[in-house]
Amino acid sequence: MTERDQTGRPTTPATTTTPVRVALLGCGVVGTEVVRLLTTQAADLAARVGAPLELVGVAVRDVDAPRDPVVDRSLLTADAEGLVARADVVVEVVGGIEPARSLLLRAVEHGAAVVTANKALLAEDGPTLYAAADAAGVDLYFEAAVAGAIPLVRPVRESLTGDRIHRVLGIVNGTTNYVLDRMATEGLGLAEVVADAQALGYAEADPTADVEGFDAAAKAAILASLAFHTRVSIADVDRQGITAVTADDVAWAGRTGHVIKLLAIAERRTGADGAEGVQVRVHPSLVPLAHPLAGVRGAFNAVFVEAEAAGELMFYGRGAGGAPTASAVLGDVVSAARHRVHGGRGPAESWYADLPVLPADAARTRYQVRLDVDDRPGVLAQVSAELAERGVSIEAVRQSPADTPATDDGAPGVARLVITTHEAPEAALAATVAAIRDLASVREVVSVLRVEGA
Ligand SMILES: NC(=O)C1=CN([C@@H]2O[C@H](COP(=O)(O)OP(=O)(O)OC[C@H]3O[C@@H](n4cnc5c(N)ncnc54)[C@H](O)[C@@H]3O)[C@@H](O)[C@H]2O)C=CC1
Ligand SMILES: N[C@@H](CC=O)C(=O)O
Ligand code: NA
Repeated sequence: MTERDQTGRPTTPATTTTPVRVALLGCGVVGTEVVRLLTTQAADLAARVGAPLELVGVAVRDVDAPRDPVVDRSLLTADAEGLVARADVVVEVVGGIEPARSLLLRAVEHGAAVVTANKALLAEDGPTLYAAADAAGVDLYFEAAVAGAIPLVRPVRESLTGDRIHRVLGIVNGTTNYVLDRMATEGLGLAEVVADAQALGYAEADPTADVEGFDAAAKAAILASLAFHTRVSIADVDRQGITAVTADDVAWAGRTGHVIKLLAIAERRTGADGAEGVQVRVHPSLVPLAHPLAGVRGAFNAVFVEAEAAGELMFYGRGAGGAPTASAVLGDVVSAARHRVHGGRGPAESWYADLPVLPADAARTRYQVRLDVDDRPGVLAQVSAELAERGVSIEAVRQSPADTPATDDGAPGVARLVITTHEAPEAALAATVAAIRDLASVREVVSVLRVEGA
């Protein structure tokens, strides 16, 4: 007969009573939720691993700081270096480059498997961590580093490794999605909404990493490395954040049937020399309202992966927040701990394809250009001529009624033109915008946004 615990759930005895020792580095938003899951799910985790998971210490900066009661204060230590030397699995949720990198390297030197949520570190210096883990024969897992709770690293790294990925495209930063969503639905300004994202535990310690697109760029670099078996670092990513997105941009997006999303895109492209390469970019984009990405609200993330045989796959879920991120961390902890108990190893770094990383102007996409022009005959023809000269084809033009009327002394009024192009090379579009800006009849190029997902 199946044995049950006091809650009535079946109990599966662990295959060994020797615990797998887990050390936690950092006990902030994510770390606290990792402790909660380790504590509340202990019996299930032991059954899944085949041995109990014992939290042997929690390294913090300030042992006297107030903490959630779920954290056993007797486990707190300021000696992170000492802690990693007495663990089988080290979980790093401190963030930043140092001391996280040194601590993880020290952990693998001691033969511990490592689990990290630190996308900034992986995108800056992942190969050093991979090499150290490989030399020590230990696991390096990082599901939480990309798109929070959503299983995405594992599918790209393992499930799709028999296929050929062409493109990865999606929303990978919860904070900016939350901010853009509230700007669109409540007409709020960026700064006040960022403060709310911080309070909800979505933002990075320095939210500049979110709003300037560094966090999304780090995740894009990690995804590109995995998808294309090529080393891509954050420095390779063409990055633009959301700080230049105005309330006017958000309102116009709605008027033209779009919503603005910060997208990360990593794709195979043909370079100027005709050889295949990888292009990775992060930027605010206009997404048609009918597209599934337009319906991704709040701090949720969604990522499309396009692969040769699998076709299009969509991954959706909570991309930020303590508990969702802890879910991804614990999945990795169980995998690493299982290997401790039963043997085996997770995947190592794979960069055999070593594709060239192409510059930003290798990208091709559609654009929406908004400009204020003199409201008189012939201006649209002048603007169209500049586009045509550089091979940028127009998909649609919309002219709003002049909101600054002509004056009695003969000065023309101002009209707003909204031009949507067909797919065009980035370099051609940039040259066209520069030329349009120089036209005497053009008062201002108000905004240039890429259109994705049409
Ligand atoms: N919050 C989120 O939604 C997500 C966070 N992440 C990543 O998880 C990591 C942690 O993020 P959060 O928990 O949100 O940050 P947090 O700022 O809330 O927590 C980090 C903790 O580490 C502590 N710390 C700093 N230096 C330390 C040191 N030398 N030794 C020990 N502790 C130290 C800090 O005092 C703080 O309590 C970061 O790498 C972040 O990018 C990943 C996915 C989602
Ligand atoms: N700051 C990040 C946290 C998760 O990675 C985000 O907002 O997505
Ligand atoms: Na994830």
